[in-house]
Amino acid sequence: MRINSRDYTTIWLDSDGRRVHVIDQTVLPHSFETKTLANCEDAAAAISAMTVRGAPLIGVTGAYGMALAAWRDPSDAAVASAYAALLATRPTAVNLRWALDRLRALLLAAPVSVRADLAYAEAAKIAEEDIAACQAIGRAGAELIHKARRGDGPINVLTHCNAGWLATVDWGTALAPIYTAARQGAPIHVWVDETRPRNQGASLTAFELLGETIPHTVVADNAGGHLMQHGLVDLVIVGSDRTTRAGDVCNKIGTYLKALAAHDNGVPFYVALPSSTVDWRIADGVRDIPIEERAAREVTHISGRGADGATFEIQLTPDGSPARNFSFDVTPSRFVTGLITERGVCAATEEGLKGLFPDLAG
Ligand SMILES: CSC[C@@H](O)[C@@H](O)C(=O)COP(=O)(O)O
Repeated sequence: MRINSRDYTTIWLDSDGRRVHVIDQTVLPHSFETKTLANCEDAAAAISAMTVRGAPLIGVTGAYGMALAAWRDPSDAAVASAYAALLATRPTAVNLRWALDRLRALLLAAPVSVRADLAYAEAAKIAEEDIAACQAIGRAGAELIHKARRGDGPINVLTHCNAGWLATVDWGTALAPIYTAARQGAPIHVWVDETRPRNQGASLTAFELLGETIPHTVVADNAGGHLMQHGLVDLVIVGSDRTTRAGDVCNKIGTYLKALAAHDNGVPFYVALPSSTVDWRIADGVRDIPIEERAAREVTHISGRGADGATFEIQLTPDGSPARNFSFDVTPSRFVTGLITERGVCAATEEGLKGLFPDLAG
């Protein structure tokens, strides 16, 4: 998508065909910087530190991490070591395991001499598939937005965290329908949850929507229920880090609370996701999806830009007050109106997902 009138994707290959460049999302929105990944360790560090984040982008970065590893050492042992190091970076987004499994199977079945080229080609294929899937999600979801129109006023969509193009290779998942419908002429306004503690909404979704000139308003996470009670939300669209075959949806912490408020107020609650985010192995998301717990400092401290333009961190909590930082939660399928996928919209049920993906459901 566009930054300062220039088209970007979040990750791209250097002209040398080996090193990988990514947008450093830890310094957005106040600074635009890129980072170069020159080896598997760089890719793992970029995922762990959230230089890159968002389930599909984590998967693509993991795939390129396997390619960077094979470039240096294509042996079976090195492939296994890279797989383990990358898988250990973040536990919740299933796209990471999905991509690593795909690369590992391909590489171990190939002669060592061709593994590096094969890995880079497969990582590029996964990236292209992600772009196409997100564009298809945009088309399918745009129809829902058009249908939500009531009179001449704006269609108010609430979204949580950042499930835009910065969370994928391009277009995004939850924001793809917004970009697509807006380009089709729909009058959209987006309520942007700030999304504590990492503030992906306030820093990344707002940045994206500004870049695409989509009207939006940043609100505290706790405002969503109030907005819905007062008829100010026509539908909710969020992303997912892992959706079970039964339609339970794991997404950024706070998503579950938005779903409860939407359910209580009769507001449609949609989840946009590519099939690479479905974990066909499990049904019960609350029981079986691993929830990442990150450093408490992300809760006790916050960073921002000062009046002098410099970015700095401040402490919010008193010295000595403990904190815990749960990064995701699970919304049971009963609170999900529908899943917006690259093959269309389905119910958040095993039957719904099997109907769209009989080839993947097993
Ligand atoms: C298309 S991205 C969907 C999800 O990955 C997104 O909503 C989310 O939870 C991102 O969490 P993050 O911790 O920033 O990786």
